[in-house]
Amino acid sequence: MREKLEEIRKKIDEIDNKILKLIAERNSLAKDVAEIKNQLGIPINDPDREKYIYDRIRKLCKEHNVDENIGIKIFQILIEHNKALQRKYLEETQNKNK
Ligand SMILES: C=C(O[C@@H]1C=C(C(=O)O)C=C[C@H]1O)C(=O)O
Repeated sequence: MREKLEEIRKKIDEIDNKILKLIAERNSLAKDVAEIKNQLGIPINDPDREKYIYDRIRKLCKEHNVDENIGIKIFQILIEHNKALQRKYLEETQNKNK
Protein backbone atom coordinates (compact mmCIF):
# COMPACT_ATOMS: atom_id res chain seq x y z
CA MET A 1 0.00 0.00 0.00
CA ARG A 2 2.89 2.35 0.80
CA GLU A 3 4.31 1.59 -2.65
CA LYS A 4 1.04 2.66 -4.26
CA LEU A 5 1.20 5.97 -2.39
CA GLU A 6 4.74 6.56 -3.64
CA GLU A 7 3.65 5.73 -7.19
CA ILE A 8 0.83 8.30 -7.01
CA ARG A 9 3.14 10.90 -5.49
CA LYS A 10 5.55 10.39 -8.40
CA LYS A 11 2.70 11.11 -10.81
CA ILE A 12 1.80 14.25 -8.84
CA ASP A 13 5.43 15.38 -8.97
CA GLU A 14 5.48 14.91 -12.75
CA ILE A 15 2.29 16.95 -13.11
CA ASP A 16 3.72 19.67 -10.84
CA ASN A 17 6.78 19.85 -13.09
CA LYS A 18 4.54 20.43 -16.11
CA ILE A 19 2.48 23.08 -14.28
CA LEU A 20 5.64 24.97 -13.27
CA LYS A 21 6.98 24.87 -16.84
CA LEU A 22 3.71 26.31 -18.14
CA ILE A 23 3.69 29.03 -15.46
CA ALA A 24 7.25 29.94 -16.44
CA GLU A 25 6.22 30.04 -20.11
CA ARG A 26 3.21 32.23 -19.29
CA ASN A 27 5.39 34.56 -17.20
CA SER A 28 7.98 34.82 -19.96
CA LEU A 29 5.41 36.52 -22.21
CA ALA A 30 4.98 39.42 -19.77
CA LYS A 31 8.05 41.15 -21.20
CA ASP A 32 6.72 41.02 -24.75
CA VAL A 33 3.27 42.28 -23.69
CA ALA A 34 4.82 45.11 -21.69
CA GLU A 35 6.96 46.22 -24.63
CA ILE A 36 3.99 46.32 -27.01
CA LYS A 37 1.79 48.14 -24.51
CA ASN A 38 4.57 50.65 -23.91
CA GLN A 39 4.90 51.28 -27.64
CA LEU A 40 1.12 51.61 -28.00
CA GLY A 41 0.95 53.84 -24.93
CA ILE A 42 -1.71 51.65 -23.29
CA PRO A 43 -1.91 50.61 -19.62
CA ILE A 44 -0.63 47.31 -18.27
CA ASN A 45 -3.97 46.64 -16.61
CA ASP A 46 -6.65 45.47 -19.07
CA PRO A 47 -9.91 44.70 -17.19
CA ASP A 48 -11.76 43.64 -20.34
CA ARG A 49 -9.08 41.05 -21.15
CA GLU A 50 -9.11 39.85 -17.54
CA LYS A 51 -12.91 39.47 -17.61
CA TYR A 52 -12.57 37.41 -20.80
CA ILE A 53 -9.97 35.18 -19.07
CA TYR A 54 -12.03 34.70 -15.91
CA ASP A 55 -15.16 33.89 -17.90
CA ARG A 56 -13.12 31.36 -19.89
CA ILE A 57 -11.62 29.84 -16.74
CA ARG A 58 -15.08 29.42 -15.19
CA LYS A 59 -16.19 27.59 -18.34
CA LEU A 60 -13.08 25.38 -18.35
CA CYS A 61 -13.55 24.62 -14.65
CA LYS A 62 -17.07 23.38 -15.38
CA GLU A 63 -15.83 21.29 -18.32
CA HIS A 64 -13.03 19.71 -16.27
CA ASN A 65 -14.94 19.38 -12.97
CA VAL A 66 -12.58 21.76 -11.16
CA ASP A 67 -13.91 23.96 -8.35
CA GLU A 68 -14.42 27.40 -9.96
CA ASN A 69 -13.23 29.20 -6.83
CA ILE A 70 -9.91 27.36 -7.05
CA GLY A 71 -9.56 28.06 -10.75
CA ILE A 72 -10.28 31.76 -10.31
CA LYS A 73 -7.91 32.08 -7.33
CA ILE A 74 -5.09 30.46 -9.30
CA PHE A 75 -5.58 32.79 -12.27
CA GLN A 76 -5.90 35.84 -10.03
CA ILE A 77 -2.43 35.01 -8.71
CA LEU A 78 -1.05 34.38 -12.21
CA ILE A 79 -2.55 37.56 -13.64
CA GLU A 80 -1.45 39.80 -10.76
CA HIS A 81 2.04 38.34 -10.97
CA ASN A 82 2.10 38.86 -14.74
CA LYS A 83 1.22 42.54 -14.27
CA ALA A 84 3.91 42.88 -11.61
CA LEU A 85 6.43 41.37 -14.03
CA GLN A 86 5.32 43.86 -16.71
CA ARG A 87 5.70 46.79 -14.31
CA LYS A 88 9.12 45.56 -13.21
CA TYR A 89 10.26 45.15 -16.81
CA LEU A 90 9.08 48.65 -17.79
CA GLU A 91 10.73 50.22 -14.72
CA GLU A 92 14.02 48.47 -15.51
CA THR A 93 13.81 49.55 -19.14
CA GLN A 94 13.05 53.18 -18.23
CA ASN A 95 15.92 53.22 -15.70
CA LYS A 96 18.32 51.92 -18.38
CA ASN A 97 17.23 54.69 -20.77
CA LYS A 98 17.89 57.46 -18.21
C1 LIG B 1 -0.97 39.97 -20.29
C2 LIG B 1 -1.72 41.10 -20.34
O1 LIG B 1 -1.66 42.08 -19.35
C3 LIG B 1 -2.39 41.95 -18.12
C4 LIG B 1 -2.26 40.56 -17.60
C5 LIG B 1 -3.10 39.59 -18.03
C6 LIG B 1 -2.78 38.14 -17.83
O2 LIG B 1 -1.86 37.83 -17.05
O3 LIG B 1 -3.45 37.32 -18.52
C7 LIG B 1 -4.30 39.95 -18.70
C8 LIG B 1 -4.66 41.27 -18.86
C9 LIG B 1 -3.83 42.38 -18.36
O4 LIG B 1 -4.40 42.98 -17.21
C10 LIG B 1 -2.63 41.39 -21.48
O5 LIG B 1 -3.11 42.56 -21.57
O6 LIG B 1 -2.85 40.45 -22.31
